Amino acid sequence: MDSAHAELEAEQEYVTRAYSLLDKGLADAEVAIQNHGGLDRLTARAMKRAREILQQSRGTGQLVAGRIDTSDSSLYVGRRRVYDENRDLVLIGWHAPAAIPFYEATADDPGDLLLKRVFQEENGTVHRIVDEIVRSSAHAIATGGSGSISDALLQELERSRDGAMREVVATIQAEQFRIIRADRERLVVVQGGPGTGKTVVGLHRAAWLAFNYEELRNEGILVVAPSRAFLSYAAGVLPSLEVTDIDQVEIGSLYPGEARERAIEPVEAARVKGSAAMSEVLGRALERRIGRIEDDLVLTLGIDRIVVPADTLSAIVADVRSRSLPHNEAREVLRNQLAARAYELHEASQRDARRPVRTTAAMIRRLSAFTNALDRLWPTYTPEEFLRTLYGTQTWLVDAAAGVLTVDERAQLYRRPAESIAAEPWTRADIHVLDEVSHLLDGTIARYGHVVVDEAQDLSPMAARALARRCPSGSMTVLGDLAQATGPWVRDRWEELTEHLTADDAFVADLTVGYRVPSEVINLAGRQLDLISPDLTVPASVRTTGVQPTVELVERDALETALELGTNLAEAGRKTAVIVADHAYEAAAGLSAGVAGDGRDGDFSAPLTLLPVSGCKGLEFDVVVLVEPGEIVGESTQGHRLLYVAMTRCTQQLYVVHRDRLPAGLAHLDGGAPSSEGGSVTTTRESDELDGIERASRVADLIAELSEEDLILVEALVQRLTTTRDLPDGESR
Ligand SMILES: Nc1ncnc2c1ncn2[C@@H]1O[C@H](COP(=O)(O)OP(=O)(O)OP(=O)(O)O)[C@@H](O)[C@H]1O
Repeated sequence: MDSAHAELEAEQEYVTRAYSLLDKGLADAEVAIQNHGGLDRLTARAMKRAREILQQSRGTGQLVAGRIDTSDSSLYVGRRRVYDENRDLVLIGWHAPAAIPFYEATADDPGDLLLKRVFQEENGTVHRIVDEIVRSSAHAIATGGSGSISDALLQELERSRDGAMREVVATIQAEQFRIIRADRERLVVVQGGPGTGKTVVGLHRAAWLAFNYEELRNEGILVVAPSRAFLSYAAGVLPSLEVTDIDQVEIGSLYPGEARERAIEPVEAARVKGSAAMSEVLGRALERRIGRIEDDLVLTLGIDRIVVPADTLSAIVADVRSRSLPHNEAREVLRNQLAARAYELHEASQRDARRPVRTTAAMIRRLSAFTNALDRLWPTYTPEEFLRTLYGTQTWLVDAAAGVLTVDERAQLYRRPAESIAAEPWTRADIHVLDEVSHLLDGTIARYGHVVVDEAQDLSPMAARALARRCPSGSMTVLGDLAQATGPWVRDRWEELTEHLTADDAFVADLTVGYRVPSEVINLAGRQLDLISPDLTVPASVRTTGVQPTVELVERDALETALELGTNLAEAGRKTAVIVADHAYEAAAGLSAGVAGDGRDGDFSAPLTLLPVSGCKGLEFDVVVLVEPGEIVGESTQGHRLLYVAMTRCTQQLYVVHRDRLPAGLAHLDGGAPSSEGGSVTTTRESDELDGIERASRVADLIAELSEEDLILVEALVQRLTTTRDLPDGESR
């Protein structure tokens, strides 16, 4: 306990009372639910759900965030509302308008606040109190209160990670809070470097919107995560904020059909499938399959025949087409119109021939000749059948892609129609294509009033379209970092993505302060950023640890050393991840079975987790042990971006273990001589200011990256510069 604060005991009492009122309120509500007699099935289900919500909303961690005093009120702000026996508020929710000053007032601009007090409390025990704004000096002297925002925040950031993201209601920063409650009508892009709190902002914004806008609650809010692992890491935050009815889904599971991502494909194919042009190809492909009329439609009824002439068929099809309905709905309209017309023709001809009418429109619809004709005119497909057939039918593909894709692009889609095509696993890009096909066919889809999407820098235009379909209002929160794009889609500007999400202008908000990564590590990672995009700068870290990243050169297998190191760190109580190149993952998983959790599945319960580099985005650990960064850089065209992401996952310390040469950006640390024990440790000497030697080593890094052709160019350039320098004074070039 922080005995320095004179009011700690009184505040502890207040917090204890808030907890017991909350527990009593929840217990009463549960009894009321249990005693609710005579339930039909629907009500019983609703009651069960209500009970689940109640149980989750107790939450763990911190309930009381702090307190704000003005001259005429004193309000306690909490993760959720708590009432006393008289229904008076003991805690206001952090999302209430009255709580805004708690987040936006500062010591320099306190507004009406006389006191802003932040608590560090866990499960009912107040560990520390920080008075960030104290305007009555008498009060300050009486309480001994002093401190700054960073005190409360820094303490929170120092906390050891446990593999799950937590709410940060007590320490949300003003720049974050302004985004959390930004205009809900617009599409808001939150751009920020690693660890600047984008996920935190996105999740708290979802909760804030749900609390403050009933219509959004009714329309629904959807949070989209980039992977299963990420989903399981962040999924607990919203329930602990008292919102349990926001849908959270991994982007690959948006597609409502059965297909799931099971394979990875070459970047070239993913780029074609993910491009906006693909939607045009699909629309045209479907269009080409309908309304093919070769002949009159002839239906036989015993001795009578019904003939629907080809031009009548064309007129009906043209009418149905003009209604722009989803494919399957249009087929139903066609089916009814066609049967009705066939019946009219039958009735007229029977009347003329003075013969009895032998059928009805309903009976005509059931004739197999009618159904066969309908299938030719307007075929039915499942999305999977449609896409497999399209990929496997050269002529159809050529027709649909003409003028939209180049021949090479089209070739990326074509699969030889061998038997195996039916068994070929779907890729992530296929899943988004299937979603579009499903929409073209059915047009039914779950829609939401607001969508929050994380790690959005990696979205393809087709994935963006899948999200836009689910959010017709365009009210979205898009979180990401252009520098962390590691897939087929790398962009310089957010507009290149947002144009597929909304027709309106997007608002781009920047987060510039880094909360996760200590300055020692972010400075080293900054060398990767220089290689990715020299125009971007790393976030300004709020923390230094005094511990430089450690690079260990080993003679034996780097993975074995890394696992040993990881195990020791984990045993010492530090949540640790060992990150390896993707291609090395399977072998590493075999070696680490029983020692480390499989991070791909979102299993972060073990103290040590093994992760492939492509699966670590968005996650964080106390310590990261990076294995063979050269392999990470070498296995992908986005290697430096992947390395940048991997290097920025730790809150405390970064280790690099390698036997092979270090890649650019780390090559200046490639000097450690291996010892007979298997390794020696080279500690980096990063400083904010690059001295001359370091700058020279960066040039060396860049030269190491050059291809032979580029080298020749550079040599020519250098030669030219030296000769130019030798020119006699006054002589022009
Ligand atoms: N206001 C805050 N108070 C306490 N902790 C915070 C705050 N903002 C961010 N953090 C912490 O900083 C860490 C990084 O936050 P977050 O994961 O949201 O960053 P990010 O920008 O999404 O990172 P990345 O680019 O790696 O996905 C998390 O542990 C988060 O809880």
